[in-house]
Amino acid sequence: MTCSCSFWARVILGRFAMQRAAVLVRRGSCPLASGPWVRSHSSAAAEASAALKVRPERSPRDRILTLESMNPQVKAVEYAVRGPIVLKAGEIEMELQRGIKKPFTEVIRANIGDAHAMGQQPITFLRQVMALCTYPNLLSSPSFPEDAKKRARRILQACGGNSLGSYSASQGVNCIREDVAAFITRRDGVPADPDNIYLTTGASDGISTILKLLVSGGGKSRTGVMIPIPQYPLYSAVISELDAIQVNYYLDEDNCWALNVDELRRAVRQAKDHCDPKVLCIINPGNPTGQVQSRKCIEDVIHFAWEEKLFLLADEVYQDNVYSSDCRFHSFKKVLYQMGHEYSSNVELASFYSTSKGYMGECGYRGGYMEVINLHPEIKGQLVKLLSVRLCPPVSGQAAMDIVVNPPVPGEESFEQFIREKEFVLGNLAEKAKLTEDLFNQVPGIQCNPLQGAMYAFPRILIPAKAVEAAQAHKMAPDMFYCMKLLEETGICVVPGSGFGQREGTYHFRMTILPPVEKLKTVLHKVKDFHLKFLEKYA
Ligand SMILES: Cc1ncc(COP(=O)(O)O)c(C=O)c1O
Repeated sequence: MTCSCSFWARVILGRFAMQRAAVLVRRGSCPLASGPWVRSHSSAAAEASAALKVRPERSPRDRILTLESMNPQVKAVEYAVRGPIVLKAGEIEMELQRGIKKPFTEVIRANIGDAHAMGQQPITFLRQVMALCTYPNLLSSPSFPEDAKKRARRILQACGGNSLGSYSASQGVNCIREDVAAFITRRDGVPADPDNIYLTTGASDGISTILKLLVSGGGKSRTGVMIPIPQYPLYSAVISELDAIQVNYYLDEDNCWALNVDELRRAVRQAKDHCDPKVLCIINPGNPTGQVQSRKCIEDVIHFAWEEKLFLLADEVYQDNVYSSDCRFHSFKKVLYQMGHEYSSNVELASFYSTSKGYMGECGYRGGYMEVINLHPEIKGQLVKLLSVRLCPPVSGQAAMDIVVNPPVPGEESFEQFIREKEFVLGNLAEKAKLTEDLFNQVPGIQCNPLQGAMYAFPRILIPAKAVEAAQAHKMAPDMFYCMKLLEETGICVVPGSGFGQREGTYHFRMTILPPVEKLKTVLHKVKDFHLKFLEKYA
């Protein structure tokens, strides 16, 4: 058996594939061991290992990086939204592709808030500006509206070298930070300073960066980070990674998942026994719980943070996604300033927004920003230093963020189409939120709070005692067992409530409302049929 791993093979396969090929050559199973690549086995192996300086393969026992030796903080990280259930969904999809028969023909990924993956069409204006920024030769094309060209020219001029392909300042492109500040000023009626704006790689990056700055101390002085339960698992994951102390405060399911300040007081009081509670995270509108906080509640939370000297993190990525007519989004920044100087000059706040959610759903661009209030000037220096280690957030994501905060205005050529598309998406989501709530609440053993905002339903499900026993026998959490069965029997992929946290003895799952209306109806009916059969089976 012979194999030639020549220059061209190296080019085609790339370095890592070549390393793999060299290993296979040594084992005598190289996939290139036929056709034009054929030469002598030993010369190929020698050439491959000389070219790549491949070290002899270590036995697993000798490996430096093992589950035992790896960073325990990373090992402790869990992220349910892409956890075991999603891996299983991937396996099932492969099986379907191989023609293996199932009681369904496709896997419906209702596990993650990715609107475009569920078929949502991009906002035309956003993509026109992105196309122009990406390929500036199009600026001379008559197919693009003048307002899109104007935005693109401005963004490009602000980018070093007139190209999205160059690095930007670590804090983000100046004119985009100015546009973000102008957007916040318009939104809140309170001035925003571009110097307080940091463009980020999605909101996730901003949240983990600021937490990195906040966590310190050891033993009882270790930083406690207060998070809602149920929470978006980015928070628990970053807390694990940083070896901070997670301090749970429970949202009130019986009261539409409201945030109750007495519960914050209980949580902080108990936490003080074993850590130093320093940070309070709020998700508004809530993920996975879909509640929209009242202005009064935000005021109470700010007052609590001021009293307890807590740094506030306001995750406002769903600020455009409010569906109930009796709810309105209020930013923490706005309420903070409306509460007067004592608060606005003292409470430390970081708030987050993103291109990923809202009506645009552009999560692939990884655009986001964070606004900081009352951050110590020396800490701002530390923050820029930390950001500069990673150079800058993607410049294309920054450009996408710019278009979100600087959309067409009345009188501009693209305005009407933009508003039509935006309202279509948000109207459609509102319809689906109501549909989901109504349908779930018709099913015995399922109870769903109103979906006031965000993109998810988080219904409470009855899991009979016999099913809990069956789950234990499979070493699974009961709601994981339920969701696995749902996936295996219907192809619908949702995330167990245990991945977000829930009160002991209660069970939930999170499902997005993103599939198109007719598909969503099918999904909801399938969940209903599955649930009734499940109750019957384990009665
Ligand atoms: C509450 C919340 N915060 C932050 C994020 C992260 O979003 P991004 O894509 O902007 O990183 C998500 C994503 O689903 C989210 O639901």
